[in-house]
Amino acid sequence: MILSIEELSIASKEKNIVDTVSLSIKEGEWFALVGQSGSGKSLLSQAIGQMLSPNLKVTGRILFKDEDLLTYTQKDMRNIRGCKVSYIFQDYQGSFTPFRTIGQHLDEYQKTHGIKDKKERKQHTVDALVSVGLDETLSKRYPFQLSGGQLQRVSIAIALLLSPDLIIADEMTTALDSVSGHRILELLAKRQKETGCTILFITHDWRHVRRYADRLAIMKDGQIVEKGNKHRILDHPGHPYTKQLISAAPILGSGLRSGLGEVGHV
Ligand SMILES: Nc1ncnc2c1ncn2[C@@H]1O[C@H](COP(=O)(O)OP(=O)(O)OP(=O)(O)O)[C@@H](O)[C@H]1O
Repeated sequence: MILSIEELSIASKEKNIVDTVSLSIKEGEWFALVGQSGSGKSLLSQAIGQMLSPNLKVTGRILFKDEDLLTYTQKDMRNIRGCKVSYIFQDYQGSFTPFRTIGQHLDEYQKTHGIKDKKERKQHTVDALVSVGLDETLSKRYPFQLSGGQLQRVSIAIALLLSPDLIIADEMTTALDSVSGHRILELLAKRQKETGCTILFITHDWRHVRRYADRLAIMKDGQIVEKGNKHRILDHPGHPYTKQLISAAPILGSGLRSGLGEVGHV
């Protein structure tokens, strides 16, 4: 297992938001985390990178390659984030500084992670943009001069820049139209095949679960109610809440089984 979350709880002063959650993610798999809004999916993913607000208290263990990330200092975590574990967020606009070009973003990211040679950074920047299907000339543009789909491609390029082992994608296509979202996920799947990275994918969209996930977990009210292989869960959901979610997803509720061809994905 590349990541094992053991009895993780996240609490505010008022209440336990994530409640003794345990799950394991295998190296190289696409693991989906699905569930109700407010069930704690984003907080759980933020806990992995120690990115929670200071008002939240975390207990449990987050074993990444057998080391407990919760025991790491902020300095240790800065070396892990981006390098070994990287994030792609729904709010891609907020991930970019408006007055910096795309090239400067990629350059800065590499500098922060200790790549000193300017020529090497420039080459990495070109390679990274090309790897996500963008023309290298886009590096001279400012974020507002790119479409949402292009910016999310840049986010993928940045997330993969330092060859992380784990990518955490939190509702990364929500802000895109469905065609752009589909292209972005196809790109992520292609890059995963090429790099072998592991993906923790947070989504509300069962079409994406069906198309990309290997295994998944379903969260409700801060707890995991069911987890397992995609085909098992989609074809034979065990928990009433999973059944309810699946039957509410029109494309799955209509009786289409997990292994059959995609319909109306875009
Ligand atoms: N810093 C915080 N302090 C207190 N409560 C918080 C804090 N951050 C988030 N919450 C609450 O924790 C709960 C879980 O939030 P989280 O963002 O993890 O949900 P989610 O499952 O990702 O939802 P969605 O699918 O809508 O993004 C929510 O009720 C949210 O309001």
